[in-house]
This record gives sequence, C-alpha cells and structure tokens, in this order.
Amino acid sequence: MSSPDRKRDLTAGPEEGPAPPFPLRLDGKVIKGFGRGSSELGIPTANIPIEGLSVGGHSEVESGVYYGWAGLSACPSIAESPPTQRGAYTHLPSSIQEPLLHAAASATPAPANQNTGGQVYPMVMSIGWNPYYKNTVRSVEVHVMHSFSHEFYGAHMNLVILGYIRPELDYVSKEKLIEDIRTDIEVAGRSLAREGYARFRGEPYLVEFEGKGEVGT
Ligand SMILES: Cc1cc2nc3c(=O)[nH]c(=O)nc-3n(C[C@H](O)[C@H](O)[C@H](O)COP(=O)(O)O)c2cc1C
Ligand SMILES: Nc1ncnc2c1ncn2[C@@H]1O[C@H](COP(=O)(O)OP(=O)(O)O)[C@@H](O)[C@H]1O
Ligand SMILES: [Mg+2]
Repeated sequence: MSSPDRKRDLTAGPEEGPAPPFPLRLDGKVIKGFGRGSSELGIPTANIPIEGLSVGGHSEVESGVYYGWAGLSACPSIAESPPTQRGAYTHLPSSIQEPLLHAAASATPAPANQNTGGQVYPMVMSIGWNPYYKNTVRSVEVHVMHSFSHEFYGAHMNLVILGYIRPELDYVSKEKLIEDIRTDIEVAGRSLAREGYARFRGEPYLVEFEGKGEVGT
C-alpha cells in the first residue's frame, strides 16, 4: 500500500535522454476498457491490446507507470484539438504548460507523419494489473496529456516510451490514486520537455483512422 505523504521526484530518467531499454515502441488500436478512467477518476485512459507489448525484442515489459509520446491516427477528435493549440495544456500544472507547448512546436515530425493528418501528443501510461481495482487481466492504458472534445475509440495509437516513473501501487482510497496519477502527469510533462526527450516527438509513426474499436480487437 502506498504511503500517502511520500515525497516524489518531479522528473524521471537521466537528464540527457533515454537510457536502455528505452526507447521502447508499442502500437495498437484503441479499445474499450472497464469505463472507470473518465467516470471514476476523471482521468481518461486510451486502452490498447496487451498483445502488442512484446515489440522491439523485449518479450516481457515490467508493469509500472511510464512516459513518452503518443501518435494518434487522423480522427475527428484530433482535428479539433491539435497538440500545438494554445490552451491545449491548461488542465495541467502551469509550470509545465510552456515547456510542453515548446516541445510540441519545436520538434520536427517524421516524414511518414507529415501527410497523414495524425498528431503526436505527450503521454503517461500504466502497464499492469491495476492493483487498486484488482483486475484479473493485465492492461496497457495511455492518458494522453491533452483535452479532447470527443473519444477516439478505433484510432491507431503509436507509442514511443522513453522512461519509467514508478511501480503500480495499491492505495487506501481512490483520492490517493488520483493524487499520484496527477503527480505522474506532472513528472511526465517535465521529463518530456527536456531536450533529449522532446526530440523523440517526431518518431511515432502514424497510420490512417480505421473506425470504431471493440473489446479484444
Ligand atoms: C499514469 C497512470 C498511473 C496509474 N497508476 C496506477 C496504480 O498505481 N495503481 C492502480 O491500481 N491503477 C493505476 N492506474 C490505472 C487506473 O486505475 C486506470 O487507469 C483506471 O482503472 C481506468 O481503467 P479503464 O481504462 O479500464 O477504465 C494508473 C493509470 C495511469 C494513467
Ligand atoms: N486525454 C485523453 N487520454 C486518453 N483517452 C481519452 C482522452 N480524452 C478522451 N479520451 C477517450 O476516452 C477513452 C477512455 O476513457 P476511459 O474512461 O478510460 O474508458 P475505457 O475504460 O473504455 O478505457 C479513450 O479510449 C478515448 O477514446
Ligand atoms: Mg481507459
């Protein structure tokens, strides 16, 4: 059980850039989860199938909380909310809004992304069993650090994972879980705004939007 008042570092990973095994790459189509992220926690997570997790020669990725960049295929949600839009980060702590805007605007998209209509966003993610909820299936869930006006089930999500933040924990209350996820968001934002991490923003490779996703697809 997590100690409620433990002090947490506000960045994770070496200052100069990701160290092995990072960067790790992972992709999949956004599917339905248990529907708790938005409704119970106020923090939506785009779930992708766990099967994609053995990419890049790493057959077993340790459970825990990670950060990196998420490429999303073109879909109505992202057309309305591009990552460089001023105001896109106003839901985050004010200290990381400017650095994130700067990282989003200054990185060059990979040639593969230039004409797809897709976009790349900062993300923080959880891989594991969600000990607070005692899930019996392992899940991969990505909180995209951006305000969207719509959901985007079925969009293709392409991840470049650049660092590890902490293990998954159990909590005495839902409020304590939310508090830690909010700190994770701040840690991810501060960590990604560093030059050695911002330069990976162009990497997630984007594909066309394919329509609605379903559980297990
Ligand atoms: C950054 C981040 C950190 C998380 N850390 C934990 C954790 O330590 N323990 C836990 O039980 N769940 C953790 N979760 C998972 C939430 O419990 C999960 O997102 C929520 O149950 C929503 O699940 P759903 O997508 O199936 O609706 C974390 C989620 C995120 C985005
Ligand atoms: N900032 C965001 N990050 C992740 N998903 C988001 C975000 N904004 C909207 N969504 C949408 O909300 C859905 C996730 O909500 P959630 O309550 O976790 O449901 P589920 O249990 O089905 O994953 C995502 O699949 C996505 O379509
Ligand atoms: Mg979710």
